[in-house]
Amino acid sequence: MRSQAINIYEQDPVFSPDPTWTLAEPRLLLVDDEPRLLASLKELLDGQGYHLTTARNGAEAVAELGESHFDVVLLDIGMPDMSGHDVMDVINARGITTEVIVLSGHTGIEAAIGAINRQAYGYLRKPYRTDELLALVRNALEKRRLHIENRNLFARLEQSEKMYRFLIDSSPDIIYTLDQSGRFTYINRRVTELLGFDRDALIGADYAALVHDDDLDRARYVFNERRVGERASRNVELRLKCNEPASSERHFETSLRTISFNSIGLYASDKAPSVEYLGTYGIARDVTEKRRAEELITYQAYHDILTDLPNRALFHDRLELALLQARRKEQQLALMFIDLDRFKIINDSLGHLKGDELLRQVATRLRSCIRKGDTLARLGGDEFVALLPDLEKRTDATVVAEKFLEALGAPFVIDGSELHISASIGIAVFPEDGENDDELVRHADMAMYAVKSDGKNGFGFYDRSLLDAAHEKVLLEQELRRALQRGELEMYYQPQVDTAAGNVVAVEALMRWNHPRLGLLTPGRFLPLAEEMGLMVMLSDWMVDAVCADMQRLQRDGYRDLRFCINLSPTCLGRDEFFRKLWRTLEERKVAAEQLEVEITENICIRNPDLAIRQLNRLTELGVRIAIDDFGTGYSSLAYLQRFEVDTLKIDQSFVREIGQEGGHFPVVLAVISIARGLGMDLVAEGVETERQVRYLQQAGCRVMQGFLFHRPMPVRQLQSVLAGQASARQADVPLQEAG
Ligand SMILES: Nc1nc2c(ncn2[C@@H]2O[C@H](COP(=O)(O)O[C@H]3[C@@H](O)[C@H](n4cnc5c(=O)[nH]c(N)nc54)O[C@@H]3COP(=O)(O)O)[C@@H](O)[C@H]2O)c(=O)[nH]1
Repeated sequence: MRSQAINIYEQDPVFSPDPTWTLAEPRLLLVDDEPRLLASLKELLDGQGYHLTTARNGAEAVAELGESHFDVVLLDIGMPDMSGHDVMDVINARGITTEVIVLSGHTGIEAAIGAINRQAYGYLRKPYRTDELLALVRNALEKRRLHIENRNLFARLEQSEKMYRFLIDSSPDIIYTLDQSGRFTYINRRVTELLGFDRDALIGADYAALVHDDDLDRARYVFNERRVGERASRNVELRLKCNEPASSERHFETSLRTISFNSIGLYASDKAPSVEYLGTYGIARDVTEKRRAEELITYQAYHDILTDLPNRALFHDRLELALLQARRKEQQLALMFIDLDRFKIINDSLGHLKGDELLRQVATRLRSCIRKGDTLARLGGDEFVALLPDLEKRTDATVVAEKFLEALGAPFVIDGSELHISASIGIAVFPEDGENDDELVRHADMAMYAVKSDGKNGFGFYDRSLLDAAHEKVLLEQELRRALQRGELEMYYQPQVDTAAGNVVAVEALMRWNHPRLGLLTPGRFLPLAEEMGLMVMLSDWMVDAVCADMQRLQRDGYRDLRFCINLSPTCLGRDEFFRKLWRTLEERKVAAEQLEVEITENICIRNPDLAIRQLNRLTELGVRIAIDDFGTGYSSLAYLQRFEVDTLKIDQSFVREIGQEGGHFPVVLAVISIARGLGMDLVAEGVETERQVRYLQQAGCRVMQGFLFHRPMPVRQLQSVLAGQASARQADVPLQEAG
C-alpha cells in the first residue's frame, strides 16, 4: 500500500477556511470628513457590540480597508479628497468583501444611482433617523452573515469534492463507471499509470478497447453487471491491454496486465434498483505481480533451477499423461535414464561451480537431441531422464540414445579448460518393459546400472535378466548383513616379493566372502554394495581385528618383519573413531604399528584434501606406513604427496599389463618408478603375471612385485605354509618361485 502525505489545502487556497469569517464581534468602518458627524455616528453605534474604526476622509478609509477586514462600511459620499463613490470603486476593484451603507448629504438622485450601481447595500440620506440607521446596519450584517455561511458551505463542498477526487485518483485500483451500453462515463487517473491510456480519451469509449480479445466473453459479464450486493461480480480476473506511450508509431498492444474486477450495477435510486439502471460501477485491481509471482512459484515447483529443465514432479506428470495417451492410442513410448559417468569425481575435483556449469552444458546438449513433443528432465545430481512418446518402434529409442552419446562425446569447455564426460543410458519401453510410471522408471534405471557395470559410456534396453540381477542384489544385501555374524568373511593375503632377494617382504590383506550359496566372492562383488548400504565402517572394523589377529599369529611364528598392507575406504579414514579402534587393536594384539601399511588411492584427497591429509598424518604419527595404490590412475596432484608422508608407491596393474612385448618402452611405468625414486619412496609393482614383466620392471629399477606369477591371494594358513616353505627353501638355498 503506497502512502503519501498530501495537504490538499496547500494545493488550492480557495479551500482554506477563512478564519476572519465570523461575526462574533462585527467590524464596522465609519467614514466621514465632517468630524462632528463622524463623532455622532460613532456615539450612536457605540455599545451595540460592534468593533468600530473611524476614517476622516476617503484616503484614510482606503488605507484602513487595505489593512483590516470590515463587515460593514458606513460611507459618506461627499468628501473633498476622494468621494464615497471613489472609495467604493476601490472596494470593487480590489474584490474586498464587505457591505457598504452610503450616508449622503446630497439630495440629487445621481448620488443614490451611483451608490446602487457600485453594489452598495443601503443608502441613507442625511439627516437620517437613528432607528433607520441601526436597522440598516443590522440588516447589512445579517446579509453579511448569510454570505459568510454560504461561502463556508461552498468551501466545504469544494473541499469534500476535492477530497473525493483525490481519494479516487490516488487509489491503487482503477475505478470506473460505464453507461448502459458499456461506455466509460468515468475512469480515474490510475488507468493512465497502469495501462498507459489517456483517461480523457477513454471517456465515451467501449470497455472492449481495454480487454484482451481472448477474455472478451468473460468481460461481458463484468462490464454489463446489473446485479448489486452479494451476487455482483467479485474477483473476476481479466487481462487488459497496455498502451505504449513512448512509441511514435501507433503500437497499441505491447503487453498485458492481469486485473481482478469487482463490479456492481448502478441505479438512480438505492432503494429500487430495478427501476432505473444507469450503468456499471467497478473497481479493478492490478494483480499482475501477484500472478507473476504465483506463476514463478509454480514454475520453480516444476522446474530444475540449475538447468531450467522440468524436474521430477513435472516429469512424472508428463509421463502419466503420455502413458494415458499411449494406452488409448495403443502406442509405445520410451523412457531413458541418463546418468553421467564419473561426474562425482569431476564435481569433487573441480569444485561445485564448475560441476554446475558442466551440468548446464550437458542439459543444453541433451535438449538439442530431442523433438518438440519429447521431455527431457533432470531428476537431481547427474541424473537426467528423457521421455519419448509416440514411439513407432523400439529401435527409434536407439537413435536418440546414440545422439545423446554423440552429443556428449565432444569436449566441454569450462572456464577455458576442456573436459570429457560420457553417460550410461538405460531404456525401458512401454508396454513391453513396464506397464506404469513406477515400473518404467525402475526398469530404465536398472538398464542404466547394467550399462554402468558393463564399462559405462553406452546404452542398453531393459530385459528380464536385469530384474533377476536386481533380485539377486536385494538378496545379497540381506545376506551381507548376516555375513559378519555368521563368520562368512575371511581375510586373504597376497605376498609381495622382493625379486632380488627372493623373499616375501609384505602381504596385501584382501577380503573374501565365503558365500554359502555363491561360493568365494571377491571384494568387487560385495564391497560396493557394503559402501552403498553404509556397512563399510562395520566391515573395516572387522577387517582391522582380523588382520591384527593374523599379524599376531605370524609374529608368534617368528615373522616379525613381515609387513601387512590393508586397504582402507575413504569412509573409514574420515572417522576419528577409526584411529582409536586401530590403536586399541594394535595394542591388544601387541603388534607394532610399523608392521602395518595402509593402502589408499590418490582420489582420497579429492573431496576434502585438508581432512584427508590431517588423518593421514595421524596414521604416520601412530607409526603406520602409507602406500598409494593404483598410482597414476586417479586424480591427484603431486603437491598433495608432499603434504603427508608416503612410504610406498604401487604401480597399477593396468600399467604393468601393458608391458607386453620384449624390448618395448613403457613410459608411464618408468615415470612412476622415477617419481618414487625421486621422492625416496618404496616401490611395488602389482598385477605381475609374466617373466617379461618381471625383467622389464627389474631393469627399470623396481624390485618388489605382487602378482599371480608369484602368488595368488590366499588364506592365512596357506600363507603360513608359503612363509614356512620360503624359510626352509632359504635354508636349502632353493630359488623362490611358487609352484601353484
Ligand atoms: N576397503 C577395502 N577394500 C578392499 C579390501 N580387500 C580388498 N579390497 C579392495 O578390493 C579390490 C579388489 O581386490 P581383489 O579382488 O582381492 O583383487 C586383488 C587381487 O586379487 C588382484 N590381483 C593381484 N595380482 C593380480 C594379478 O597378477 N592379475 C590380476 N588380474 N589381478 C591381480 O588385484 C587386487 C589387488 O590390487 P591392489 O589392491 O590394487 O593392490 C582391491 O584392489 C581393494 O581395493 C578390504 O578389506 N577393505
